[in-house]
Amino acid sequence: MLPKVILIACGSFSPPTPMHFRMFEIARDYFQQMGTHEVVGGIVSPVHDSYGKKGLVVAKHRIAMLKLALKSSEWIRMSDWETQQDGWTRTRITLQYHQNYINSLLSDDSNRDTVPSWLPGNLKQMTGTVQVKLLCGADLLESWNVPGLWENDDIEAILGHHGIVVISRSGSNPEQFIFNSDLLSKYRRNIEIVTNWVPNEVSSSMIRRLVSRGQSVKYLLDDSVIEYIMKNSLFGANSQ
Ligand SMILES: Nc1ncnc2c1ncn2[C@@H]1O[C@H](COP(=O)(O)OP(=O)(O)OP(=O)(O)O)[C@@H](O)[C@H]1O
Ligand SMILES: NC(=O)c1ccc[n+]([C@@H]2O[C@H](COP(=O)(O)O)[C@@H](O)[C@H]2O)c1
Repeated sequence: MLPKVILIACGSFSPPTPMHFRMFEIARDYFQQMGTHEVVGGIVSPVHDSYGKKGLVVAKHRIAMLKLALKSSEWIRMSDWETQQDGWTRTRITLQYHQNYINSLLSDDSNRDTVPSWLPGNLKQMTGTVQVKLLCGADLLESWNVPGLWENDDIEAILGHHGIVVISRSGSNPEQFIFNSDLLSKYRRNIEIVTNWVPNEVSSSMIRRLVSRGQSVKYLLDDSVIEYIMKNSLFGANSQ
């Protein structure tokens, strides 16, 4: 039996773009081809409001947009756990929390009936344990050497206890980035670099820019997400 993996993408999702979900499909296909792991679920974890990044709309709206965008996915769920904490949660803690929660449920048959909505639907039939891996674009990996942003202890814990799946992004060179870091090279076996052969550079910031200028974002975002943005006048949209 292959080791079971749940992929978690942590981010702002302000707003969620199709690429945020496409990453999951690319990663699942990769593991299927490699035959090394079975991907049993995917989770997106929007960041807490106090993260305070430019362009971050309140969690209520980000959660609503994620729910709309994820309606068509059978296996990617949204966890609002981070948004419900008292403040911002480091990614290491988010991975740990979700992994511990899932594995404690799997170890006890009696408490599987009231599971949170972010858990994979097939959990009830599952046995054994799962490993939660961080799924991200290459830009997030490269943010690991921004001074003061990530603690080395956290990077070591993420790589040592979980592992990371990095989707290529144009302008990034994750192989080189890993080679340049002693810490990342030490954990090279826990880093999967997946080439996205159909790159798409739609980003939340580009969407925000277009919306704030009153320009169209049709075909870049799910129609239901566009409708939500316009209805709630998010990102400087004029709802008239
Ligand atoms: N076009 C893309 N290709 C690959 N990965 C992506 C892409 N867009 C976002 N991601 C990844 O999605 C995750 C969540 O990112 P985030 O919410 O910060 O999105 P973003 O679109 O990069 O945001 P912003 O433009 O506001 O910085 C990150 O791991 C990021 O690398
Ligand atoms: N030290 C950390 O754990 C750390 C630092 C910076 C960003 N992050 C996370 O990275 C994700 C993406 O952040 P950005 O949207 O700023 O790229 C967010 O979920 C955020 O919480 C974690």
